[in-house]
Amino acid sequence: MFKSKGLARQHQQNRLKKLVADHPDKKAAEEKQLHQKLFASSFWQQANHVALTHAMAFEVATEPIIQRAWQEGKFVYLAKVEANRALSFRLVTEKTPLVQSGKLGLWEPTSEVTIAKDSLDLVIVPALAFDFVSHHRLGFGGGYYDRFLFEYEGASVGLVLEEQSGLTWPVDQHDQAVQYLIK
Ligand SMILES: Nc1nc2c(c(=O)[nH]1)N(C=O)[C@@H](CNc1ccc(C(=O)N[C@@H](CCC(=O)O)C(=O)O)cc1)CN2
Ligand SMILES: Nc1ncnc2c1ncn2[C@@H]1O[C@H](COP(=O)(O)OP(=O)(O)OP(=O)(O)O)[C@@H](O)[C@H]1O
Repeated sequence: MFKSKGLARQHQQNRLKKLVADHPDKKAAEEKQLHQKLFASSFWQQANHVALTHAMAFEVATEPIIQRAWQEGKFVYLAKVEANRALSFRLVTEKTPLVQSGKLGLWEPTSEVTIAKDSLDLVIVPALAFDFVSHHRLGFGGGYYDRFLFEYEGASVGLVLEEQSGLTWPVDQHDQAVQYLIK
């Protein structure tokens, strides 16, 4: 059990960055399996409007998910950080340019078309770690997904690398659980 979320975050960032640097093939193989399980799930097959992030190198890759969604004729929305620590999800097509922004250098969509929370069918939620018992997630500390998932009624899923499981940290009252975890 980590004493604070901050310590757990630091530990996980180092662990995931080490995985990309030292064992990129292991990460890629795990990701491939996670993607296949996602594509086989009923909540993926039933989803028409899918929200996700453009992943950083040490996160679970989302590019193959985006490509697959387009192939299957789904609508894809990518996260953009807004004022007051809110998130919006903006429609992206093959033609939508992404721009790098913020301290973390996240790639975000330039499109102006946003989707309302209640119109999304599936949200693929990023995290540094997930807890398989409670389905809680450890994020980067912005609380973006806690705010978004509060009163969100569609499906939500986390894709969990071996290196993103097995730890525990203090849970706060505002922490929102993810509906499905794929490992
Ligand atoms: N790829 C990806 N995109 C994502 C997320 C994610 O986890 N992964 N998010 C998941 O929520 C949202 C962005 N979350 C963020 C969380 C914190 C900070 C941030 O700037 N935090 C510190 C500085 C970072 C640091 O050095 O520790 C700050 O506020 O000063 C920015 C974005 C939306 N997009
Ligand atoms: N619903 C909410 N309303 C207001 N503030 C919130 C809400 N949810 C979280 N916060 C605030 O956001 C901050 C970060 O929360 P937390 O550490 O749980 O982030 P996280 O889930 O790890 O990050 P992220 O979702 O951005 O990846 C906390 O200071 C918390 O008080």
